[in-house]
Amino acid sequence: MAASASSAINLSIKPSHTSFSWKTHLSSTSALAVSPISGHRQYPRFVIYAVGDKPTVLVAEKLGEAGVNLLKEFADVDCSYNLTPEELCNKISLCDALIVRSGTKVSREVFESSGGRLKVVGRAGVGIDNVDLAAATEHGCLVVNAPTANTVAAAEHGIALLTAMARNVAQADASVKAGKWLRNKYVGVSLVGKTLAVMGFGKVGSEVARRAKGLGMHVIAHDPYAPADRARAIGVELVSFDKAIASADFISLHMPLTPATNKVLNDETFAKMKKGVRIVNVARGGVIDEDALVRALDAGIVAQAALDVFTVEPPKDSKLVQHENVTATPHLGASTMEAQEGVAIEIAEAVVGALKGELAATAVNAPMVPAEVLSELKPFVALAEKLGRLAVQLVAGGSGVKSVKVTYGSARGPDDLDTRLLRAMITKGLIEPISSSFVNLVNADFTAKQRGLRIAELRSLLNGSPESPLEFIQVQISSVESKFASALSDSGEIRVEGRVKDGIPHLTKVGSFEVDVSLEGSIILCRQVDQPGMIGKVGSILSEGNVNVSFMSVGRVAPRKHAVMAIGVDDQPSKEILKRIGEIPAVEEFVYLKI
Ligand SMILES: NC(=O)C1=CN([C@@H]2O[C@H](COP(=O)(O)OP(=O)(O)OC[C@H]3O[C@@H](n4cnc5c(N)ncnc54)[C@H](O)[C@@H]3O)[C@@H](O)[C@H]2O)C=CC1
Ligand SMILES: O=C(O)C(=O)COP(=O)(O)O
Repeated sequence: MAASASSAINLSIKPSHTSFSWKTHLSSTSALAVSPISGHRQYPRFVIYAVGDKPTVLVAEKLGEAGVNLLKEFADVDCSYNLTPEELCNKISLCDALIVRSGTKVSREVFESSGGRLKVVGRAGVGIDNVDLAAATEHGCLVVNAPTANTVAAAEHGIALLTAMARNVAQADASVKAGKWLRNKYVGVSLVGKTLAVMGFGKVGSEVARRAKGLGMHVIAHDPYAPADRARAIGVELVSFDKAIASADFISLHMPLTPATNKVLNDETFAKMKKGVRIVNVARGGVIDEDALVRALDAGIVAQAALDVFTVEPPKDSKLVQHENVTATPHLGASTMEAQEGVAIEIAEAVVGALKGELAATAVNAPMVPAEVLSELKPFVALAEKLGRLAVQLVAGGSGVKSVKVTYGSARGPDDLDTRLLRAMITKGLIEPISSSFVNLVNADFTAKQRGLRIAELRSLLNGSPESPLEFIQVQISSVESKFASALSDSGEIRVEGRVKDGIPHLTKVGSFEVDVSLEGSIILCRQVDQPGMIGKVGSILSEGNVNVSFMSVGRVAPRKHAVMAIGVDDQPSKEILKRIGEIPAVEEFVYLKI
């Protein structure tokens, strides 16, 4: 029998180092642990606790003291700044979490070098363009960021650059310090009544807009994803990209660096701008084609630029930063005392939470499931994984599982039930017993795809009360042979179905047979000719082997015909005991399944 599942391999996030001792906090039948930090989400089996040894967190860039102290309460903290990429790769295999700011490239090599130990990357700030998210996801590593604590700091820096640029503050300051007094050279431009185009109307962009309105500017914004009511509430008109850049006297950039925004300001778009436009960038250097900006400055299309961020930091292109119409700061947007303390605490809490198995609200590469939805789904999440485990153990050795159909029976409408977590747990149940992969919410879909496993989800809309999110979950594996023929449905798929009863997952259907056995411990499924005394016979063999029976149920087609007996057992029966059950003359087939 191929069943190799045990609670020991149920860890989704598990260390690869034998010297590092962790144990599951949950038994294989527990669902969700109680979160020590309220308001955070916890996922079953993703919860791990250190015994003796603490996890190690590498802080690779300067982090506020409050955050470091918070980390130290839970982990060994290694603050090593200015590591070369090679040094980072060498160190990472000894670390469970890594915290960075914008100055560290967390490349695919970093994840590969971690040997599976790195479980969380915390970005102490907003932009995650320096983290290879695809590689993180493929390695089952959660990425969290701290998206809110530096918003105001970045917006204030944007306004500081806007006003300083308009009044030549930096250039005038340098000339005074050089002993000059050039009152005519540094005549500026006024902001009041001018049009400011905010490109990217998110957290920072909207705060910049609010402040710019306070300065008497006419503010428009371009953001293809921003809700119009948010803009309206601040008195900002959302416009197209072309309209924004063509009508602006000032342009302030606040979008993330993505393939779509890479070099979005370039020769072509500069040519569409008003002559003499002024540009502020506190977003990411990569959203501007820097060579094109130098050309636009030289041509007078762009009168001035104030830049906090550069394609390569520190910038190599001295032509741009040395340009007399450019004001430059060394990526200082988030650098206020207040923001850095806030960011440090925000990221430390998220990383500690993630190491404890909670999925922080700021996860970047995992689906977010609101806490209230999670608490409702809790018992079904356990059921989902167990059904996946049972179904795959019913597959006869050698036949590859490629196509799985999951049916959720629910009285709720399709939009009222978020099944991502259930699908991830079914995937985990299907894959882990037959592979060395570990599957969690981060990598479930990726791992399934990589193995060529297609999971189709269907809804069966039931009448009844939508109070409970689900009535049943059915898992079917098609195009495989089963080692327990009775598990095949009429249409030839392996089929198991379960329900939650009094908060406990139950197996309620195998193939076409109705059974009822709680999914705790392990299960023996046994098809026999329905006749008196069978329960007694099997029961007494098990008791002779000192195997405690927790549950027994018989499902039959019709009296005195075939029946399937499902027996829940607390202990693993020996081979000898299983053999004796198989030798009972009325037993036609049987299988032992670990849950
Ligand atoms: N210089 C610094 O130290 C700091 C820089 N930042 C950067 O500022 C930027 C904005 O940060 P937040 O406002 O916190 O992020 P956010 O996610 O709240 O806002 C970004 C906005 O950009 C929009 N957007 C996405 N693609 C767009 C496109 N093609 N065109 C126009 N808008 C688009 C999004 O819809 C979103 O509303 C990020 O790049 C971040 O990395 C943030 C903090 C400090
Ligand atoms: O939060 C962001 O996106 C920033 O750019 C801030 O970067 P930093 O943490 O100061 O390196």
